[in-house]
Amino acid sequence: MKIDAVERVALQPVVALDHVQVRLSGRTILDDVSLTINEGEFVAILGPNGAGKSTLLKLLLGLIKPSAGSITILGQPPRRGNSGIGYAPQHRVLEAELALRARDVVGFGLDGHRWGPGWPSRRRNSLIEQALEEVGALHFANAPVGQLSGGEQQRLLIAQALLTNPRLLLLDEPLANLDLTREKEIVALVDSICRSRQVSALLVSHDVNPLLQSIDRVLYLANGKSTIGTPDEVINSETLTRLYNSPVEVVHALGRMFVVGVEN
Ligand SMILES: Nc1ncnc2c1ncn2[C@@H]1O[C@H](COP(=O)(O)OP(=O)(O)OP(=O)(O)O)[C@@H](O)[C@H]1O
Repeated sequence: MKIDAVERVALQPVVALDHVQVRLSGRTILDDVSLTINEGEFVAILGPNGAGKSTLLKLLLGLIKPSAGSITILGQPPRRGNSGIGYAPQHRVLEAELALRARDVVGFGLDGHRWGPGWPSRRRNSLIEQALEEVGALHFANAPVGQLSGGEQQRLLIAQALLTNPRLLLLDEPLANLDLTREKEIVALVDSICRSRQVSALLVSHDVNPLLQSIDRVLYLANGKSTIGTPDEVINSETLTRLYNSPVEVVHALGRMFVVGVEN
């Protein structure tokens, strides 16, 4: 959801990273990353393979610790099982013979929180029903998940992430393996969730183009470094050449942006 600059200043950050460094197995993956994400913001996380996009999500989920710097999420340090965060992990297409129903998969979003398994309750069922409706999945709620399309399975993962009424959504490559129409549908869904719930979303993607009409800002990671701003501020030849520390050309064609000169 687009928020104007004046509103943004007045809002409390949902995420704040201050000079964060991550080292794994002796390698620096993220180096001196500072940023804030505001309430209701829709931000794309871009960067080449291995740039640290998933690592950043793991930091926010409290699964790994920074080697330097500090992180605040919703006013607190990161911690595992934070119900203020809804997480949709990178997902592979499920096996066709998987017998679980779509609504059962969504219900996993409550496991580990207050309404874990073994708590079959009206409240639990109604939360699942609401989430299915919000992502447009009610009509396939009883279908075996393995028989659903990639886009339908992605809707279920988003529904699962919404169950605890989070303030922050972390979506790891929800557009992977989707055709252009399905990409647009998922982006429109996330945009509408940000708007209607005032929830912030960080969405990892390899391509900014399906997101251009909806995102507020882009966080671009490369070489352990980061830069954040509007798509035009970040995805231009000068900024990306500085970030990659090697020549990069951004080409505009047919209303799309293409980054040339690096592996993306
Ligand atoms: N536990 C670990 N120990 C050592 N290195 C790791 C560990 N986890 C990740 N890495 C390395 O950190 C780097 C960043 O990985 P990450 O998965 O965050 O990248 P990414 O930007 O999400 O990549 P992709 O687009 O390919 O999914 C990679 O080089 C990866 O090999």
